Amino acid sequence: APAADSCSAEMNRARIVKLTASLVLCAFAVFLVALLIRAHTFQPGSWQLRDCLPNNRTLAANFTPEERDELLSVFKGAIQLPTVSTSYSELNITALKSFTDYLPKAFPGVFSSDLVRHEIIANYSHLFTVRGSDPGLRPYFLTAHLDVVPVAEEEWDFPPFSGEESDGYLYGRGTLDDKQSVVAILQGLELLLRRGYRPRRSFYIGLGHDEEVGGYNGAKSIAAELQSRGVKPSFLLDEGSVILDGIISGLQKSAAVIATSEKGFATISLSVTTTTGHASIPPRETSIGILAEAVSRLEKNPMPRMFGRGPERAMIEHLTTEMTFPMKFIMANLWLFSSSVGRYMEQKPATNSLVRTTTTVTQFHAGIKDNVNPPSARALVDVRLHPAHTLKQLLSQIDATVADTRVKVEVINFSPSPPMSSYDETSFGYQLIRTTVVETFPDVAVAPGFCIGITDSRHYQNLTKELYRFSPARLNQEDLARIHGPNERIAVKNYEEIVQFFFLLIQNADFCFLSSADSISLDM
Ligand SMILES: N[C@@H](Cc1ccccc1)C(=O)O
Ligand SMILES: CCCCCC(=O)O
Ligand SMILES: [Zn+2]
Ligand SMILES: [Zn+2]
Repeated sequence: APAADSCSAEMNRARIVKLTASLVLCAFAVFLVALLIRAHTFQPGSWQLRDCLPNNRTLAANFTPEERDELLSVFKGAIQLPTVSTSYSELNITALKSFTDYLPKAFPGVFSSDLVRHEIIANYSHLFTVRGSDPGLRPYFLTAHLDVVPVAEEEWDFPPFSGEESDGYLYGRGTLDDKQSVVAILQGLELLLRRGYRPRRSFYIGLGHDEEVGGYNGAKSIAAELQSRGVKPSFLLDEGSVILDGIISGLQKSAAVIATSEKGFATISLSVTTTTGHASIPPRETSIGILAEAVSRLEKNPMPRMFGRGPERAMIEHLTTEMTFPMKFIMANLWLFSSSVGRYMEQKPATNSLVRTTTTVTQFHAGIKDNVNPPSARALVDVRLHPAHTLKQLLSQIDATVADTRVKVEVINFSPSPPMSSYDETSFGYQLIRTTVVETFPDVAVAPGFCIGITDSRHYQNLTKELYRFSPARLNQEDLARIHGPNERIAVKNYEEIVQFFFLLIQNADFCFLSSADSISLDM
């Protein structure tokens, strides 16, 4: 009997295990089907339901062959002026002055129009006020910067300020960052005025001369000037994001990412002070050795992944509908997969910058002589904070990673990530830019996102909260390294498209309305 009892108990146990296993499998299958249905039916929020409706605009962006030659040579002329910013106090003043002299020659229609007022701000920046015929429409603000970063000439295939053309590309420092915007904005206006077009909505054009060293004289002065005049633009469009070709895996189209925010920025100093002495009697550890180890720990221990906690979530949600499986399945279920997506994206430097705060040790100064023990060592760390990462969290993370009280940690400067701008159906600026992107580039998907670089737009937060960072330059993975790097270049065709973009944007701003089932409302 006991044997029979134990046998039936065994059978019961086996039956329970089998039942549990099939229940778990069943639940898992249902769960999987639910994920698949969500992926298949996933629609981002209602923000895409309404469109800007351009109406009775008369001018299509068709330029004559002569105009296309002209706009290219005007752009080349701007590239050939080496407006390099090296540091706050090291600017190429000669080139900045030449740039000022160049503008009226390049854009005679703009400078002779009675609709346009040109002012020089902070010696080398420029502010254009374009008066619209309908003062009831709120103005907007287009901005860009005319300065560029230095070059390592030996790394270039063509001289970086030559404006050489090769294989349909124009090579030069500033072709992507950011002279393409500076020249295309003015060129778009020039071609409109030449056709007798009169803008209805006033707008401002601000061209900063020191963005690459913080914009503390250029953009900051333009912002102060506009604020003193009580100017409240409905939105601002600056550089900062682009059209990404093939960079986001699983995406069937190129993605025009309109950045509604940008990372925060900090310069952190790490320093160690010891004493000098004869190098023949070295201490066990010098200030250089102590700091080098701390820096190495910082490099080997990246900041925590924060993917999905900032504006990048909206970007992915907007792009999910354009993705192929399995990416579509994963991105439509970020609530479940965000940490694995973060692990996937951190593999490439460009997408890693979207996932976390990045720290780059950019300078290391130490030692006074080859036979003297180094009295101090100092490293500067360029930090780009993820929008969801606070300075307080960053500093405690750095302290924990450096983990050496001999290393002094100081914040040299800090600029927080600006609040996210709107991108829903009530967002005039976003919808205007999105509509113009789709008109100029019918093949691209559009999404909000954030800029991994820091832009002049942060100086204009007192004028408007609606700050958008986007230039319609088409970049693939390889092109990202050209920004601030060697062989910066833009396809001639793409530059023409950027002129078309601004040519259309100015008109759309005049004739574009936010529509909804119930009413047409004029953006005031
Ligand atoms: N815009 C440049 C230069 C810059 C850095 C930091 C602050 C302001 C400007 C960058 O993002 O690197
Ligand atoms: C294209 C991104 C630009 C970021 C700001 C700058 O480097 O000018
Ligand atoms: Zn720039
Ligand atoms: Zn730059």
